[in-house]
Amino acid sequence: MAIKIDGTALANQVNETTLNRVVEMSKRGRVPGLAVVLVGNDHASQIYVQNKERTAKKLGIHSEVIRLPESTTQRELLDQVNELNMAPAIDGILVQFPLPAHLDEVEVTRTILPEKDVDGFHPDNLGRLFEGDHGSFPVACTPQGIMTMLESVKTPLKGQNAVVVGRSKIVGRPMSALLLRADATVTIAHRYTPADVLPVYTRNADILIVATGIYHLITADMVKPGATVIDVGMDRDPDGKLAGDVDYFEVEKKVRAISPVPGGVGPMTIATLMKQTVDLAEWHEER
Ligand SMILES: Nc1nc(=O)c2c([nH]1)NC[C@@H]1CN(c3ccc(C(=O)N[C@@H](CCC(=O)O)C(=O)O)cc3)C=[N+]21
Repeated sequence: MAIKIDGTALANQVNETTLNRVVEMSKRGRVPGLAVVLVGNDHASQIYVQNKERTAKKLGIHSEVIRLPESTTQRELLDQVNELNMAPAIDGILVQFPLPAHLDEVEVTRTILPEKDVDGFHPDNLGRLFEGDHGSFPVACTPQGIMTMLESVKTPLKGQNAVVVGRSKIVGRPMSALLLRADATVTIAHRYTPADVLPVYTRNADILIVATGIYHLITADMVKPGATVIDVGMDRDPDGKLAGDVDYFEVEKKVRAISPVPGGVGPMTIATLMKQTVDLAEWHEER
């Protein structure tokens, strides 16, 4: 039987350390601040943002959720971001993606100050990651949380074959940069990888990260025996229940370690967001 990588338990551990840092900071008279901007009424986004708000409260992090209507213009959104850039109580800014189609995510990403870019999506931060820089700067929370999950089960990365399925701005691309920085041999498969070729790559993966949004795309015949598998999917099964991109119960029989959905990557994304908010608050404290 495979090791189950319990994201909820690991997130609780990470949050405990974050809480201790918040307590220490409060003794110095400072509270870390996180602003989450949510545009429109996307149902999944509402749930994620609620989870973020709840965790921030639990850890003593000041959090503001700014809910803007679907009809918000690009100008109004940029003005809102600029206001948060200048707000001394705010250490981290997160604009929830996806934005409604009439808004430009790239321009929004570039408007957030790199030193408040808790998501690590700004080109300055993403560029440093691709440079192989090991210094302290924010890194996309989901991929960073996955690195912590891989570490928690002592997954060797150096010289190992890592395959990332999906090339999104928020998961696949930064994920591949982190694995490359950790000296893995990295392959990125995506929507234009022919369906009959995809298994050729995935069967070669010592580490398989799947972030496609396609329910049960990865079946047992597609994985290497003994692999470590991380499922980033937030899909619905035929009964409408939350499930992942990996057929967990079949794949689980073949691999060394695997993360479930729910209770895997999701809680670790939030724990990493909280940790990085405190990282930024400590950085701002020193200025
Ligand atoms: N700028 C930006 N930064 C993000 O970090 C970001 C984003 N946009 N857009 C969407 C994705 C997705 N994401 C999740 C957060 C928590 C759960 C989570 O809490 N999942 C729970 C279950 C949630 C449920 O019950 O539906 C779990 O997996 O156990 C999932 C997904 C953050 N994202």
